[in-house]
Amino acid sequence: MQTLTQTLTKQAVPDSLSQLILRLADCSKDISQAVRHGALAGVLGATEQENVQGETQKKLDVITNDMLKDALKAEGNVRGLASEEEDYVVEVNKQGEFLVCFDPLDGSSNIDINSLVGTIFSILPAQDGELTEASFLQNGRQQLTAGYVLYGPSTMMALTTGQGTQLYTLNPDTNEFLLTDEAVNISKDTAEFAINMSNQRFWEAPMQTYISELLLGNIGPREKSFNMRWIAAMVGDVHRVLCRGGIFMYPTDNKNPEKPYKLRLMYEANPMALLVEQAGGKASTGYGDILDIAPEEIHQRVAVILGSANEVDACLSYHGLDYSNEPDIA
Ligand SMILES: O=P(O)(O)OC[C@H]1O[C@](O)(COP(=O)(O)O)[C@@H](O)[C@@H]1O
Ligand SMILES: [Mg+2]
Ligand SMILES: [Mg+2]
Repeated sequence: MQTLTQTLTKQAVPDSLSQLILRLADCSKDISQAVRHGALAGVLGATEQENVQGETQKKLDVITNDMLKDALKAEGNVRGLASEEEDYVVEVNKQGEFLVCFDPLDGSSNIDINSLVGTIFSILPAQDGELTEASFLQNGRQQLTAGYVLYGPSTMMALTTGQGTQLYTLNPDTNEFLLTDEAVNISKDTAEFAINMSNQRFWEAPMQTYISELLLGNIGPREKSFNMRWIAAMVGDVHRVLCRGGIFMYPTDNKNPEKPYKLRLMYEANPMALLVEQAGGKASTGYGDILDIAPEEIHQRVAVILGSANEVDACLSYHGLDYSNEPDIA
């Protein structure tokens, strides 16, 4: 089986970018070890701190954030980084060619129940001049690389450098990522959806109608029965979509009018959208492609509807084709 290094060479990924990807991969191996030790290492539970988004940080959120920061500082070619767990963007190296955005530990509510968590990352080109938040505000199509590492029964990495989406599995005997799916292909159709149903009453009308028709199954207008899954870690739900198709949604809701969206654009939605598009799927907010959003701030949140192309289209058909209807509730 091909190693990650061999695949990047085969794809003719420039050396500097390959080095950075390999550095992130190495760091994820250390994170995998930290996660695996769980209660033995005293890393479960919450800290007394909140991040800039008002969320209580888990100990592992902080530990994994520090591990990634240290790895990227050691890399030498990173201009700056932005993380879910950092209030502001962090300058790393004035000569660096790349910007890295990451969610060091996605699904942190799963940590204490020994369930799926992962790391999500996105690499953007650095601009000349001073590093500011604006340096990062590039749309998702500018991403040079996007990926995640899933710390599950096996540790797996999904990666795209714009040449399809590949899956790698960490060989625990050699500590090497080996290519286990060289061209992920998300099935166009699916009978599986993922959404947090407890938010149903807070959704907009198109999503209410779409989901209620899925729930009617073969006796409803879709004339097909659907299954439902919810891992409560985007990284786990998107991984399932890459492996066997499906539609994953975290739509707009009015549960908390000040926070109509949950998922973060720069280090959750954008990297996942690129992985999904590169695997033949679609990724939308309901009113336009996620990858076309012009970001306004580093911790911006967006609605997410992604996965099997025909099912995403079916969902979008309930939203109407007139994108000017987009709700002004940001
Ligand atoms: O609490 P809910 O509604 O199940 O939300 C789950 C969602 O929140 C997230 O866990 C947010 O990520 P973090 O754990 O990095 O904050 C997503 O991964 C997941 O899809
Ligand atoms: Mg997350
Ligand atoms: Mg997180």
